[in-house]
Amino acid sequence: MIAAEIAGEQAHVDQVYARLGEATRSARQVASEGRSRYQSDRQSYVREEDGTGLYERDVFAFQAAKRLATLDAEHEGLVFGRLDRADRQTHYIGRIGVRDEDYEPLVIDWRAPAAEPFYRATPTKPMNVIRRRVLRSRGQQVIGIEDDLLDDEHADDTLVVVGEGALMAALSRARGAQMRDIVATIQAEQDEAIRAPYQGVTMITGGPGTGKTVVALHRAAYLLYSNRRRFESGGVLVVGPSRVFMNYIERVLPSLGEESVTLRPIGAVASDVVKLSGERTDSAEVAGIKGRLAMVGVLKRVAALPTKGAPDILAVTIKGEPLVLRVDQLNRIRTDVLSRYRVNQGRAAAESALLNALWALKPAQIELDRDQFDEQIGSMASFRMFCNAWWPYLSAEEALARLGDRDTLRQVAAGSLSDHDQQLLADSFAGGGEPTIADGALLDELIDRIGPVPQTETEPNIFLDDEGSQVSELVTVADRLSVQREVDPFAEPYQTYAHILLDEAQDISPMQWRMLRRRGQHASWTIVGDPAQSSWPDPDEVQRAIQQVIGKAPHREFHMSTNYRSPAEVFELAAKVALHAYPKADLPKAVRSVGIEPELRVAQRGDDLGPDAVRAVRDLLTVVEGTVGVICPPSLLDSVETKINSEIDDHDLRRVIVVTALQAKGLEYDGVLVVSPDDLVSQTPGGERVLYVALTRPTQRLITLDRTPGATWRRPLG
Ligand SMILES: Nc1ncnc2c1ncn2[C@@H]1O[C@H](COP(=O)(O)OP(=O)(O)OP(=O)(O)O)[C@@H](O)[C@H]1O
Repeated sequence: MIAAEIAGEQAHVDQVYARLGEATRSARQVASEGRSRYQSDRQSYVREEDGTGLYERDVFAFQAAKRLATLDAEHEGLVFGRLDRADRQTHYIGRIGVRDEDYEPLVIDWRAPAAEPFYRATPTKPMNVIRRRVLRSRGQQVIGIEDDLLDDEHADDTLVVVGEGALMAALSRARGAQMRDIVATIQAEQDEAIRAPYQGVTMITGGPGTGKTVVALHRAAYLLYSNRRRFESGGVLVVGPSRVFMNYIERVLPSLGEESVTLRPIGAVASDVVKLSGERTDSAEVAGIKGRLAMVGVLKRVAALPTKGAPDILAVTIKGEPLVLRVDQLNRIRTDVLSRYRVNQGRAAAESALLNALWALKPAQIELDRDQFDEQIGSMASFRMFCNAWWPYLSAEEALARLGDRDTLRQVAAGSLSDHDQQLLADSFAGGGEPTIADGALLDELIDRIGPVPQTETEPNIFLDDEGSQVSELVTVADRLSVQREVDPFAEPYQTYAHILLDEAQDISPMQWRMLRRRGQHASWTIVGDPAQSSWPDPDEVQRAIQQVIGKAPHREFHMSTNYRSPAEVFELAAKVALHAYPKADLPKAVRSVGIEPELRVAQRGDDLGPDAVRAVRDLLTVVEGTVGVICPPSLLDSVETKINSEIDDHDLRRVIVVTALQAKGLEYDGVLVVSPDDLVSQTPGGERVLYVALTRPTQRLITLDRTPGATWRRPLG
């Protein structure tokens, strides 16, 4: 019976692929026949959607075929769903929409309104659907069917129902290194968040494993589908906690046929204005200081400091008369210009303020009008050299590096940061090196404060050839000294977006929020998070920061209530830790049980966890098919990783990942070993909340490894 059903579905799937092949060929042919067909009487090009019926059809199918080409090779089938409706119509649902030659839909895009019942219909509210069918495919081959009967009253004998439910089948499958789309099994509460209107702020909350990330990514695809013009031209930015996380999720959008979304780890959001890899981390304590709002004042003051060793006197001679500006006057000019301009935008204003002050000193007997005076002084080498040294362009990196000097830091941070914090901060900058994740937001703040260093272009030196003595008077010394030309220092340097989708929002520092808001001044937002997983000392402070971002914007909240990742046995244990750490924790219900309790192991030798860690990894490798994550406290990461690398053979090692709990944020592994939970708790300000993150990573099996049987973290377990 199943074979006959599969064969029936295969016939339809074959028809879809055949149609796509045909459409691609015919659209290519149309294109190669020349552009004349696309032109209207007025010789202007017709927009695609205004074309003739024939052309429109071809374009439609051609676009579908083009999008098909971008779909992930590993995707689980272009056509994945079928609805049998009470009115006897059948709709097929797929990753993209495809129509036949008569413009009738062969497949409906999953994001189209007609596909909504596929995700929302239930037996109590069947939405005119009798049977919902999920097709499982490998490439173009249908290999399985899972049905839900939603309305048995209207079902008749011809409607066969097979399978045990697509969701459970999907959840039990082993996980690979990358997240997969869930387009065939989106659940009703998830679908509501995906299809929510784009305006204002959409919050997606819920505990670990409830699909917040994957739902947010489907929402990005939905926004592009439902408002392609707005979001493709305005841009959609997806921000996650780390580069590892971005690599983990990067296939989801292409598998839905969408490639035009920018993905950035939070540490590299500012890479549109400064050079950043977004990989280097600070200690949690230093990151905490760098993330605080107190840094706004510190940076403002450090940016306004004059350059060390800048000249404190300007002396020029005009027609034999010396004109001199001294330090007080220079400082007054500086303060006045800085009250009106950013440092890097104030250079021209500073020069004209200097000329004003010099003009005021000009003795009456010098007969020059103001234009002549400005021209003569402005082209003097001494004046230009003074300006370069007194008002140099300041880069954000130079300004930040000033904080590495303890005295400078004391000067700008007194009253804002404690001595202890100043010391930590100064030490972190004194070492140099590439910017850390937290530095990204500080550099961004500085650029906002001082403006970017104007890009410079070298002027073509047409007058400076060796033979050019006859034109030498055309080339002033100032020209020689300054062959650079400013390129609009007032243009906003930031890349802005029409929609920003932010994951793991509970870990975004107030300084990072400021950085994100610069890129989304007119954007709508999707904000995803769970305060119980926050790694900040005070998760409520972060919630307040989110409220500030929302401000008065219209906002809606969607709450995800089911944990699709953790086995019920594992989540029961994790939930006790969560409640102890954060009594307000939003605990989802785990849908899947594997019948195996987590194992709480104790090392044979508490001072060396390596051998037991290797043993636990071997055990996990034999019981799970997919990945094994080893989550370590920072102090043990290197030693455990070295031990595992040397003892586990290369073939198995490919399935093993050794990370800290913070690096594991948002990720999942089939088997997880949490090494020394007590150390993990004591080594991060998020404490037990970060342990909760670690304990909720496995999809199948969990082992914990303690130094002693009386480990503190176990107390809430009873
Ligand atoms: N409707 C669904 N069908 C199939 N799999 C799903 C569904 N919803 C979620 N999942 C799976 O559940 C797992 C957890 O999803 P996801 O990582 O998005 O959760 P999360 O809420 O962001 O978790 P965390 O807060 O722990 O980062 C993923 O493997 C995801 O593919």
